[in-house]
Amino acid sequence: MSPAPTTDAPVTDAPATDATGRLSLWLRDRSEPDWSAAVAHRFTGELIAGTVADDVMRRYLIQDHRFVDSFVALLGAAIAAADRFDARIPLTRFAAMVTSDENDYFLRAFDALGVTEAMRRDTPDHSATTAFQALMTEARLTADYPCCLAVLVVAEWSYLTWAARADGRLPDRFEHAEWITLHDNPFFRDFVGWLVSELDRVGPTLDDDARARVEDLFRRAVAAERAFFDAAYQNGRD
Ligand SMILES: Cc1ncc(CO)c(N)n1
Repeated sequence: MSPAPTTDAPVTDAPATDATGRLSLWLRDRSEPDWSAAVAHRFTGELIAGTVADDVMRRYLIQDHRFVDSFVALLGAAIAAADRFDARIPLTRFAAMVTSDENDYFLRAFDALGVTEAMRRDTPDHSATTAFQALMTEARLTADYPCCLAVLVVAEWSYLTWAARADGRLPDRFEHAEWITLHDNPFFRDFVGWLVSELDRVGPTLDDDARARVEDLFRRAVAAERAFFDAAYQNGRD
């Protein structure tokens, strides 16, 4: 894997004013104010402080486990659509991590928080979950590598950004602490660095229409991240 470029640059970085340099930075700027609202969301602050209310954590994890299902399918589409084997390898390794370590975390956290199989089954999808899943399905069905990357980059880069803000301070309970370390550890950092560099690699190959499609998916994904965190504080369907 190539060395990770700077992926945890502060959100106050000088704005990228055009799409001809690093596409990732340009897209991130274009997704404001949602990007900053997502990575500095109340949920992430409470997670780092270890003060997330249990019912908020339960709601978030039940919905997020469903997010992960669609996310893995999107990863599969990216693996299939990638233009070279060198790209399929890190994507596949990442899919393996999500379906092993990360899935184990969910199951242990459900147990610790008293989330039963019945609760998981009977809790309806929040509209934020449905919307995010629809967006991931849309990206997956394009079977277009840059479009798949756009949504994957948002999901992983935004999570690394908020998790890095813990800066080594971890809350006591594993339900909180491990959700942070799953999104800020050397493997994850390396993967996100590579993923962002992939978007930057394919960026210059896009014509205006293709770049517009990537931008549209990226911006809607950032808005979906923000809405997903908001949903954890809403005690109802939407
Ligand atoms: C909603 C959401 N976005 C991103 C991630 C990181 O994979 C996640 N687990 N959930």
